[in-house]
Amino acid sequence: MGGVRWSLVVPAKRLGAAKTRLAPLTGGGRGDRPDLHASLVLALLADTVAAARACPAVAAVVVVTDDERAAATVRALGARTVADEPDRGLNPALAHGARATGAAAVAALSSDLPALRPAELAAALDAAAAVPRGFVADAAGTGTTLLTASGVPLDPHFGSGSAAAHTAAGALALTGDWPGLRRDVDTPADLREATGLGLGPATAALLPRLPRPAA
Ligand SMILES: Nc1nc2c(ncn2[C@@H]2O[C@H](COP(=O)(O)OP(=O)(O)OP(=O)(O)O)[C@@H](O)[C@H]2O)c(=O)[nH]1
Ligand SMILES: C=C(OP(=O)(O)O)C(=O)O
Repeated sequence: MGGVRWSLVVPAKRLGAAKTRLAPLTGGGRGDRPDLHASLVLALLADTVAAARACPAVAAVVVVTDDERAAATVRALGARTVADEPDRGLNPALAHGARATGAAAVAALSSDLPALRPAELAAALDAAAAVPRGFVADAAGTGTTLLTASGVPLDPHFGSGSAAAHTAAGALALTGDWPGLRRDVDTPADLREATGLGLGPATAALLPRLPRPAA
């Protein structure tokens, strides 16, 4: 199945509004360090996009965002950006981004994977090429970090319990030894685990600036 090249869609709502469960690390949720909170959310996104861009199976990365700082950062990493439309939440935004790629092989990737390795993503996409629809569950097994569609519409069902929702929608669970791909960072404990796997450079550089270090 090697040889298929994928267009990846990465969602990013406004940095200040995202990742509220990480607020204990930065104070961002209480408003005292909103700059640092946005920087942490942006670092997670930047490391995710950089790893995706470095993956040989990835032809293009499209970030769906209205956040100008996020857009500038991911463009500098070689991603395209599209507007956060139709302004009806995560799944419509992903469907919009997938259509904007114009690609037959398209995948949605979580924006919070700072320990993602290009080789893991390549292996998961290689497995995905064998099925019309596939997904990789997050480390907890209940969420989704990668949803793939080959020759069919993306049909995203991200949100609480999305692994079950994607199975119900006909996607095949893809399994492999992909710890960085599965380690999404929603909580301080998740960031500690990602640190153990090895963070990308943007998140690693930010850790020492956190008032309440995760690691
Ligand atoms: N472009 C876009 N991205 C979204 C939208 N809603 C959520 N996202 C992104 O999808 C991912 C998951 O978002 P959510 O589950 O809403 O929450 P979160 O920001 O991860 O974190 P919490 O606030 O801690 O629940 C994050 O990367 C968000 O930036 C949306 O309407 N548009
Ligand atoms: C949206 C999801 O994840 P999270 O809210 O954990 O980022 C998901 O797993 O479908």
